[in-house]
Amino acid sequence: MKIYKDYDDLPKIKLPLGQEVSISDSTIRDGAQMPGIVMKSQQKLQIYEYLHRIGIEKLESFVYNERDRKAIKLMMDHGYEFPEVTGWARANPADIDMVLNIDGIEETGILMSVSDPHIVDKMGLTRETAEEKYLNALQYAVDHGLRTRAHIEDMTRADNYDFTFPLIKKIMDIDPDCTIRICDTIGFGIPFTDVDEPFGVPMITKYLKDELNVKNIETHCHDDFGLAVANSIAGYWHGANWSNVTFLGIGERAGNAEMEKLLLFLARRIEGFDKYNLDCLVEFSRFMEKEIGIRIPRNKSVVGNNVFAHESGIHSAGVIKNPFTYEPYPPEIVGGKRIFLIGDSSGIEVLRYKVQETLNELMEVNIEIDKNDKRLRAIQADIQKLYNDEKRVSCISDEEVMAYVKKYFMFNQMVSKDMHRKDEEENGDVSESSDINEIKPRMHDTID
Ligand SMILES: CC(=O)SCCNC(=O)CCNC(=O)[C@H](O)C(C)(C)COP(=O)(O)OP(=O)(O)OC[C@H]1O[C@@H](n2cnc3c(N)ncnc32)[C@H](O)[C@@H]1OP(=O)(O)O
Ligand SMILES: O=C(O)CCC(=O)C(=O)O
Repeated sequence: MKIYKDYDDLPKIKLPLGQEVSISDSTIRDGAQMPGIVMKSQQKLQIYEYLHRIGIEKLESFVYNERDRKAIKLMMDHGYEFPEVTGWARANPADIDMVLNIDGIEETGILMSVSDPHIVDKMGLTRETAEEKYLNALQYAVDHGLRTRAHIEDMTRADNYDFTFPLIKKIMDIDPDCTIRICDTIGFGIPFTDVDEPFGVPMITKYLKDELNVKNIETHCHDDFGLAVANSIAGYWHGANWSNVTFLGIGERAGNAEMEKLLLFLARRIEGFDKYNLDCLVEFSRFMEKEIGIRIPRNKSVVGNNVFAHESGIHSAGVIKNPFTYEPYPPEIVGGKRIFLIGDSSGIEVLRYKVQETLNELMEVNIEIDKNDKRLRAIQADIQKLYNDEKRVSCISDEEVMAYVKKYFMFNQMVSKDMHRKDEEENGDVSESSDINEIKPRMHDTID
């Protein structure tokens, strides 16, 4: 019999092929393409710093304008071993020259669009002329000493057997080390094994690995159908060794696979992934929110405000006794913090906990409040009334809890202390009790 009572009791699963996998980042490239987002070079540098703290192996940047190049210089000047700063180019020598003009860049991605709307409508080419353009650009990059990545754009909507796979075979002939990036550009990829190309990410990955002997396979998945992270993991599952993602999933339209989800999955669910440091993820997300202007939904996995917030009666009563009941991993792992909130789904235990905590803080004492304490029940009744009136639509703030505590516990204590002092003056009694439970609440009569 297996008993899972602690995080460490839960088994981790193995990547079936056991390959080393890495993460490359596109936050300052695809992420920065998000409409309305303008990243300054100093902000890109700060993002780079966070990526370094996490241990992300690689990032990519455009090189088209002064701002791009300034950011690259700032990053390079740091001299960090990782993330490696790599370039990004369209499939033409002019773009590749721009990458070559930057000191220190040793690898570039090259955009090779493979679906027919991209080839014909976007670029005005035929399959034949597109292929020629892509292979020429690749050869140019190789001839100039760059490591290469072929970004196979819109591969999940392309005619792969007849066009893309033969193209990739020729790419391998030119550069057997070229990383093939499976771009799920519009999010059409499907993570299930029995789905054939163009949609099946497992099938495409296996084909590249087994039939075309591609050594370096990377996924770049968009989230239009909400499957970006699942597709990235599917890539790893079937032989990809890279996943290209963005922090918070920012990027074009619905964005990209979220780095933080992938990191959490690797670190907490898969065997042997201690290489990433997750404890700055919440801090990184606050930076993105404050400095870059990305609004993070409360319920966003890993970094949302609600990820370790407990309001409902059954959940919070469980977590107070043992966080393992309703928390998937300890908050500290990602630099988060557990909080308890009082709201319309709360029960008495979480209220007792909050009131006790507030009271102890205010009074600098360490007193246990009983669930049946009538003052506590009075607070509960007041709160229930607020919600029953159907006007209140938010949680009870900590300030309000404090006000309730003052009203039902401390005000009464002060009254009681005043009375006690009067007794002292009148009777010469100098003893003073510090036990809050001895204080008789004025509300008793009204509660019963
Ligand atoms: C799916 C993606 O995320 S792809 C990346 C998208 N990101 C960006 O576009 C941001 C960076 N882009 C830029 O700064 C600019 O678009 C530049 C510098 C690349 C080009 O600027 P411009 O010369 O003004 O061209 P413009 O942006 O109007 O059009 C894009 C050009 O790229 C071409 N292009 C598109 N895909 C490819 C490709 N795989 N290989 C080569 N050229 C391509 C288009 O055909 C078009 O050229 P055309 O007008 O001659 O047909
Ligand atoms: O550079 C790439 O990853 C390809 C372009 C892209 O961003 C995409 O296909 O979504």
